[in-house]
Formats: sequence, C-alpha cells, structure tokens
Amino acid sequence: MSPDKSAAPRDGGNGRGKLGSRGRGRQSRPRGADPARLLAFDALRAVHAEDAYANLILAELLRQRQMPARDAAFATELFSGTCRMQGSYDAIIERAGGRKLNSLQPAVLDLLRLGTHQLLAMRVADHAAVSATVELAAATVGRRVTGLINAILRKISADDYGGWVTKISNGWPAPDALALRTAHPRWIVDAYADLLPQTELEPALRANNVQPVSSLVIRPGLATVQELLDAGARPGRHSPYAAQWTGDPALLPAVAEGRAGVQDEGSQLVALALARAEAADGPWLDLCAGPGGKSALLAGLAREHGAAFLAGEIAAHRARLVAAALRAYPQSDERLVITADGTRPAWRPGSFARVIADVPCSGLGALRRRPESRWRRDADAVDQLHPLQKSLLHNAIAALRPGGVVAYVTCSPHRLETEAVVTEVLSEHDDLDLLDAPALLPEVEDAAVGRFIQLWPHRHGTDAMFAALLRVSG
Ligand SMILES: C[S@@+](CC[C@H](N)C(=O)[O-])C[C@H]1O[C@@H](n2cnc3c(N)ncnc32)[C@H](O)[C@@H]1O
Repeated sequence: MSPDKSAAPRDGGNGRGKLGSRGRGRQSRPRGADPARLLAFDALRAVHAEDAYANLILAELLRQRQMPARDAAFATELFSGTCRMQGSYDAIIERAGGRKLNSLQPAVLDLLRLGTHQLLAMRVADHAAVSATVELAAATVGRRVTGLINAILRKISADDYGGWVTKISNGWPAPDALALRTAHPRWIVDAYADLLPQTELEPALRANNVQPVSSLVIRPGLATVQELLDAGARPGRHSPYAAQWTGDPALLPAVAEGRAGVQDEGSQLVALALARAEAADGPWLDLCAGPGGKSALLAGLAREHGAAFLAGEIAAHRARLVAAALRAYPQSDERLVITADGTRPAWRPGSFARVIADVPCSGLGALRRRPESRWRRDADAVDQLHPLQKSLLHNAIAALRPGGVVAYVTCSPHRLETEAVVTEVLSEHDDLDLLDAPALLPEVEDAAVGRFIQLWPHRHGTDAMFAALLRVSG
C-alpha cells in the first residue's frame, strides 16, 4: 500500500492539528489504513491533541464511521487499552527506542503506543501488529516515519509485557515497580496503599485495567428487573434494581424508553442506602445531580415514599441531561430539575428530608471506565477539590429538616475526599449522627470501613464508591 498526498494530515504532518481538519466522519479517510486501527489512532490523537474524553470521542467516531461489530470491538479494545496502559508503554517505547519520548513527534508516539498494545496485550500476530502500524503511519503521518516505527516495534516484539517491565524496573523501589507493572502513576499507587491491605493492593490496581460489564438499572415503578432478564440481560450482583448487559443497551425497549438506564451497581447501592435510612418525612434533594444517574433512581424511590424530588446541578447542559434521565416519570409528579449552585442554595434551609451530595471528585474510583483519566490528573487535583467538597456537604446539611439524612458520596476512595471531608465537617457540627451506613446494605459483604461504605472493583465488581450517611438531630 502506498499512501498518496491526500493521505497526509493537512496540518503539515505534525499530527497536532484538529482532527476536524481531516474530518472525523466517513469522508476523506486516508486510503490504505485499516479502518479499525485508523479509528483508534484518530481517537488517540483527539485525546492527546484536543483533550477529548476517551469515552466520548470513541462513541462519536464509532457512530460516525459505522463498522462491523467485530471491527468496532477491535478498535475499542485497541484504543481503550492503549489509553489505560499509556504510562507503561511509554517507558517501554523509550527503552526500546533508546531516545527520549519528547524527541518523537506526538502522532508518531501515538502510533507506537497503538503498535505496542497490539504486540503486548492483544491477540495480534507480531508481524501483523508491526506491518499494520507501519501502514497506518504511512497513511496518516507519512512514509518518512515508517522506518523508525518499524525499528522500534520490532525491538518491542522481542519480549513480552512482563519481560519489559521486569527489565525496566530492575532495582527500582517496590511501589515504582508496581506502578509500572499495573500501569498507574505512582501517586495513585500510594493512595491505594494507604487504604488497602498489602495483599489487595496489586489486585485492586489490576482491576482498574479490566473493562467493566455494563450494568443496567431500572427506574422503580416504570420497569422491572424481570423485564430486563426476559430481554436477555443477566442478573445483577448486588443491587435489587440491577441487571448486566453485554450488548448495546439502546436495543432494549426499557432503556430506549427511559424506563431503565445504564448505571454502575456501586452508584445504585449508595442511592439505595440513603433511601433505606430512617429519616424524617418530606421532599428529597440531589444537590449535584448531573448527568442524572442517581437522580433517576432516587426519583423513583422518592415516589415510592410519596415524596417530592428536586435535582440541582450547577452546569446547565448537565441539568438538561438530568431532565432527560427523568423523562419517563409521569409529568404529574412533584419533581423538578434546576440549574443551581449547591454552595449558594436556591431553597430555604431545613427544607428536605433526604439529600444526596454526590460531589465532584477525582474519579479515582472509576478508572475502569475512564481509561485516560489516570494519566491526566495528579495529586493536586485531590487537594484542590477538598474545600468545594466540604462546602457542598455543609450546604447539604443546612438543607435538611430535623431528622433528615444526607448521603455524602464520592466515586473516589481517596482519604482526603472521603473520610477527611466527613470527619472535618462532623467536627464543626454538634447536631449530627454518623449512621452505620454499611448496615443498610446487608446484601453487600466487606463494604464497611467503620461506619462508612467503601466499595471496590476487585471486591465487589463495582466502581470504588464511598458513602457516609449523617442524620441531623430531630
Ligand atoms: C460526581 S458528579 C454527580 C454525578 C451524579 N450524581 C450522577 O449520579 O449522575 C458531580 C456533579 O456536580 C456538579 N457540580 C460541581 N460543582 C457544583 C456545585 N457547586 N453545585 C452543584 N453541582 C455542582 C458537576 O457539574 C457534576 O455534574
């Protein structure tokens, strides 16, 4: 295959230009490149050159380019796996190439990362992984880089992943070697080490490298789990509202009609714990509702309690997503979605019986489904979120009527975002009880850290959700 001029990116070949310049759609695709590998390459460039979110760009490109299911699965694994393992692949590429990464053109580095994933983690024959990557390089960046890519990938193919990490980390401190082996930045390894017994540390990190099965959730009162099972879903693991589904969820009538949705079981369980707590009667509030996963479950549970439901979200576009998630509930319900800053309440203090504060967090508990995120954040992100998390919890408490209960929730297990926020806020109030939250989820084993709920992918198959329940004296 020989690339023609039109195959070269219009940004002059440095690979940094907007993908839009070549077009993300079906038109003007470089000739000769395998469509699945090209999609993975375009998605990876968008992540690195445009700060695109991996999940969103992948979904967009798959929708636009319409390829057979097998090719779509290949592209998904190639792209997501490469994003996830990036830090370790970079170390291998640097060692095999014998040169600093920053001496490589960004698009060339992405091609090498994709080739490395095929060589070290996918069932692709070595010669096919190398030649297909060289062809992709010729079709996208240009012929002049094919020799370099061929040479580096051939060196990488001389050993397997374990061999490379052993060679590179020889003599390193154990946590650095673990970080390389499991493809996590060192600060995340340290944060996990602070939370888990030593024997669970590596399994917990490895669990972040496994793509989760899609969990479905019903909207209580609008669909039943049996309906999903009858349509071919498998039972959920813990939540009474869950089912598991491996195909495209939109093919299920209940999902297409908004009577069910996609939601990790961990999110379902923390919402359920709030609904099961003993609390005063009255309306429910979701303080940080976007994009609406927990609101959609809680609105149904509130209906079952005969309670009104309010969802607040600071970002208008995310508030619209919440409204969409709630669309199947009857219009006649007492239910409202508003764009509101939870730190500057739009409601009177003492109005609500149950409040969920599912605060913005580092997302360290959802690394399985956000493949690129571990390489984008650093420990500073956690420090920076702490004051906002505390402020949102203070405001959630102020919104409670006597006997009301707040669930403080994060999709991060990091101590500074979880226990530290709750204990600091507790120390500033003398009218709060910390409830035994794990006791409200008897169906889930091994989820208790004292009175807090802490779920883990390697233990529960869920995201690493944290929840604390606090009740105001009544
Ligand atoms: C972890 S997400 C919530 C996820 C949501 N509960 C769900 O299950 O779909 C946190 C949300 O809080 C919103 N947010 C951030 N700062 C906020 C504030 N000051 N007031 C209200 N919402 C805020 C973010 O825009 C984001 O949508």
